[in-house]
Amino acid sequence: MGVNNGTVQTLMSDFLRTSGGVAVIDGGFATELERHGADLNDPLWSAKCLLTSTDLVRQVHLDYLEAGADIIITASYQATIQGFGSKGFSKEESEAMLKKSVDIACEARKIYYERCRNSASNYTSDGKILKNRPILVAASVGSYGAYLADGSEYSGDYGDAMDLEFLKSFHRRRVQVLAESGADLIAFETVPNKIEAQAYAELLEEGIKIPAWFSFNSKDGVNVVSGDSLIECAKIADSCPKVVAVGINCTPPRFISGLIQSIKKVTTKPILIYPNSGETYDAELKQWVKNTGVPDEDFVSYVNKWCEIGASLVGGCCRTTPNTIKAICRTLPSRSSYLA
Ligand code: MET
Ligand SMILES: [Zn+2]
Repeated sequence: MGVNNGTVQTLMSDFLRTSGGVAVIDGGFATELERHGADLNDPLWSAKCLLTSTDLVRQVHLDYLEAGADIIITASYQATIQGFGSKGFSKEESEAMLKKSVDIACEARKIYYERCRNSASNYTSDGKILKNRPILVAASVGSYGAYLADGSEYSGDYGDAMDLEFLKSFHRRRVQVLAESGADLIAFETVPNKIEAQAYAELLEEGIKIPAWFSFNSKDGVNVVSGDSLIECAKIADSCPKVVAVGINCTPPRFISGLIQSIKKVTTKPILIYPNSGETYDAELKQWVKNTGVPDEDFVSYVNKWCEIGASLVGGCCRTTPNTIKAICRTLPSRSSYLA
């Protein structure tokens, strides 16, 4: 693992201290697989590549490390035992696939460290960063809505009949397998509503041995996408001892400042931010469409402001690329000295 001697609760604060105060998360993962030609039009989305293109998955992790990311997020966002099951895989095979998503990210980290050792300088002539530094592997857990593959991770609407126990049993085994797989932490990403945050918080108390972050998404800059209060969602994360960072992902950049201000009101845990490019996802067309509202210029120009008001982990989500991550590293003053 990338950071030694830490306990579950101090993993993130230790990591941030050694990373110079602000750490960089990777960028869009599925986006990058697609840019390399992968066809993700499948209920498993990016996790389909765990079946068909493990070399590409490893390569994308490496590309993000070489762009300067300190935290890489596994390809398990839409990998579920239920989803693999509907493709005919047994429970054992499905669990092995979850474990494989973490193994591939750990392999990429190992290859990266070898490249750092063999490199005479921290920067290559073609702009890659090869600086030996602590790197965390975050095992991605996408929401139940992501498994449904109908865009409901952007509506957070699971219907009135949804209950907490259903969500806990949906995620339980997957979270257990990922927690035992060698990942440093679990990244609960794109959490669309309060009930799912509650389900995750309760699952973490069932003997899960690694820490986690909770990352919500918003489409109005005030609430999470379901309309539940972000403040209440962040409070759930705050009161869970295993949660080591709370924040926002896959949300247009223009909403981020306000959302950081809200989260700050209810937690002193590190705040993470990895917005999308500002386009919105059309679930029916299965494509991203440019937003017609307020333009989101290149969000890299906002990154220092977000850090000033309280973010300490920054990266990108859908439609961002290794170039976005490189640009984030260049714009953060603390990064230049850290990577020098
Ligand atoms: N880590 C995931 C990815 O970048 C998050 C997706 S959000 C819909 O593909
Ligand atoms: Zn995203």
